[in-house]
Amino acid sequence: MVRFAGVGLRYANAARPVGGLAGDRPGAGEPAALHDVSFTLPQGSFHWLLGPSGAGKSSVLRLMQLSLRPTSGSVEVLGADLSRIRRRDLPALRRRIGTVWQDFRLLPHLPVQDNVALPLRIAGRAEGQIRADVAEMLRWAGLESKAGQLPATLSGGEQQRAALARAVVMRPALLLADEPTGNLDTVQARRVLALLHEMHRLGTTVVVATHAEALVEAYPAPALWLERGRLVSHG
Ligand SMILES: Nc1ncnc2c1ncn2[C@@H]1O[C@H](COP(=O)(O)OP(=O)(O)OP(=O)(O)O)[C@@H](O)[C@H]1O
Repeated sequence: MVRFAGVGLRYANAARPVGGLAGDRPGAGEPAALHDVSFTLPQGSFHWLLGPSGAGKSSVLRLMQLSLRPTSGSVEVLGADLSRIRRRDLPALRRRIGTVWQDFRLLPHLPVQDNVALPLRIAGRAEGQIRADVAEMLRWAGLESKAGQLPATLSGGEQQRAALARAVVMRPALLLADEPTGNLDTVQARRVLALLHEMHRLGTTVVVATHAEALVEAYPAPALWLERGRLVSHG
């Protein structure tokens, strides 16, 4: 479950990450990126996050991803209130959140299989388990034949599916996607969307920020619509 209550965000202040040092001053004079945003996303729901460029979609996702703190109001993610969470509890909470971005963000020097394995290695899983989980994720993403290749040798759609496999290999409860199909053609975009939907069907809470109206029409789901940092419709 994700709950925003009266959330405001000013970047000069919010540049202080969650778990950062206390005592930073609010960014007086900085225009607010979000104003009084309130909504609740039930566990297991799928939501589009829509709105024009600069409306605040990425900012909402960064708050959900625990990369930023709100300047005002409260953000609750998977049962944890960001203003109360202890720094030492953050890594465990972050492991329950998967994210994909428009630009994939795969590590270029690692083969696909090692990119997908990365969250498992960071979490200290046994190598035998890592091999099994990575093989399963690569099958799921249709990338078995690309396991040993470097990201640069994959198509954009394949790279995004590898990024998605990496994002879900820890079985996150919350999956966030920031314009995940922005660099893909229609066929590849639909393939990525189908995988996001499958995660939703498996019980993951999914939030997808996009400008791709055709995809939104193809996959009708509730939407959060932002304009100039305000939530103008939810439903
Ligand atoms: N790191 C930052 N520092 C200062 N201001 C920022 C930063 N990131 C975003 N902003 C500002 O916050 C506002 C919301 O930006 P955000 O990136 O959340 O919008 P968006 O809806 O995701 O836009 P787009 O669709 O173009 O990605 C904008 O006015 C933007 O200029």
